[in-house]
Amino acid sequence: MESILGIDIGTSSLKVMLLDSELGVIGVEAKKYDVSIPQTGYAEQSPELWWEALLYCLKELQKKYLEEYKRITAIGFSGQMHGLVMVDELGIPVRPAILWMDQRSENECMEIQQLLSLKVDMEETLHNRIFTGFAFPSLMWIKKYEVENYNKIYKIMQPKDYIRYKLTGMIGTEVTDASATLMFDVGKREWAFRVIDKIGLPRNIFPDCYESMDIQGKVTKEASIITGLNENINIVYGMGDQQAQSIGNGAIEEGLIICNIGTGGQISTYSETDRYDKNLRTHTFCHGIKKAYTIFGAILNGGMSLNWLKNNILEESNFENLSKMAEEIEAGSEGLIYLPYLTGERTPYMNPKAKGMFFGFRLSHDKRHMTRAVMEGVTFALKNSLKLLEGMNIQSRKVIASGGGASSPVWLQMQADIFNKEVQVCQVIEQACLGACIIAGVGTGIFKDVKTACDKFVSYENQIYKPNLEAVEVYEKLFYIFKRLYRSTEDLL
Ligand SMILES: Nc1ncnc2c1ncn2[C@@H]1O[C@H](COP(=O)(O)OP(=O)(O)O)[C@@H](O)[C@H]1O
Ligand SMILES: O=C(CO)[C@@H](O)[C@H](O)COP(=O)(O)O
Repeated sequence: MESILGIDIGTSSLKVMLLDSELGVIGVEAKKYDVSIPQTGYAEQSPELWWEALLYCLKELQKKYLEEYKRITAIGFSGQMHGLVMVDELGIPVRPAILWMDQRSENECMEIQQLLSLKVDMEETLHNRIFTGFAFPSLMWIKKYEVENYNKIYKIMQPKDYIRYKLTGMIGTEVTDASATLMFDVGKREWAFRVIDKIGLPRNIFPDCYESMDIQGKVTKEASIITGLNENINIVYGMGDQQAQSIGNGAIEEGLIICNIGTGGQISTYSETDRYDKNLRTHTFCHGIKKAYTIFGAILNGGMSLNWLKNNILEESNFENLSKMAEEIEAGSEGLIYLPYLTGERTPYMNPKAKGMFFGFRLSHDKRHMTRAVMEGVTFALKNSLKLLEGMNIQSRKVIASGGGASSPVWLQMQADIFNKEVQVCQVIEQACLGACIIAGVGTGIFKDVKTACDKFVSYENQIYKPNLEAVEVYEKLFYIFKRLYRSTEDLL
């Protein structure tokens, strides 16, 4: 009997799962943290915050499950994507990490796009549009505005790579997160040095890049003393949170669509063919399963919209109250529509200037309508992504809902009604952590392959949320208005 640890460095919290390789989940610990907003449009987190959160979770797991903790033989990772961590020669972060939701690099995005060719560089090599919050433009911003910090950079990396480095003492990255920096050749699975040279970034700050299920190393003596983890534990590179949660949701075949509502929100699928939206409104990145890809549309304020409503507007104490309020109102929120573009939007508009909006207030509306409208607006925004994926001939047989948003039954029914698809959820709630455990187990040979591990650990709740035809009709009409609202106000942004 051996145990595996799966670590997910989320945007709102860090979560750690302890999994028994035969029996399944033993326990999960989580530690919340904040996104720091030093000024409007900026979003940062100190890498030390993630490390402290990890130490807290490990301590709790060790306290509760000492025997199983001692049996850990492998560790895997999942992490928030696109962010930029920069360390100096001593491995110390030169400044807080710039996160995926950061919008400071709008000008740098335009400058990069002017230097790159649309066809060869962006379409054929990167497969993605240059957008704020991705490591590439964030790095160009640092180069321009924080020269002192820029000159200190020894290596750049992604959030989970930093935490893995703290455990192994070794710097390195892997294909899923590297492809999400926008400086990576997605088809060739290697750094896009031709593009990097064109922009004038030094090649030596890019860490060596490996496959996601390769073993990087073992726990250092120093990390072992601090964490109580055995020095012999094998540490596997891991994946970005989209790819990890797709494994934890069992979505390793085409036809299954994942609707993840975390801090952001994504509609994603696994693909064995290298496809990308010709207008670059969606993302195509490497999957950690060799030769596969993940294709998805991403919205910037999924769960964050509800969080904003809860904290800044309604001053409610918990999400369960919000779900109760939403349940009291009929589908369509009596005509109230919410656009969730609080920090701009990626799919489908790729517009950092997009703004949030409520439309259609009447005297009869109250906070319950606002709550329901926020959940509906987030789901409409995700439907835009679903439509784009379908337009790329991607099958969408069934939707698997995941992330914090999937813990709300009223939101799950809304997904079924707005997408007009059956929706199911997994029995294991922390799918990205489970994905991280599976990656570690496959990488170290505990499991034969990803499919075998998914067959063993991924199962769905019996309840299937089926589309309610009346609600489907209401939502079809509102979805049309939802899209018109952005288009009609675009020139005012
Ligand atoms: N009980 C709930 N009902 C509705 N939404 C919820 C509930 N619990 C969490 N959420 C949503 O999930 C979000 C957090 O999701 P999570 O997957 O934990 O985020 P991340 O991985 O980005 O840290 C919250 O911002 C909130 O919108
Ligand atoms: O931005 C993306 C994908 O493009 C996410 O993968 C982020 O990593 C955030 O995920 P959540 O924390 O919102 O789940």
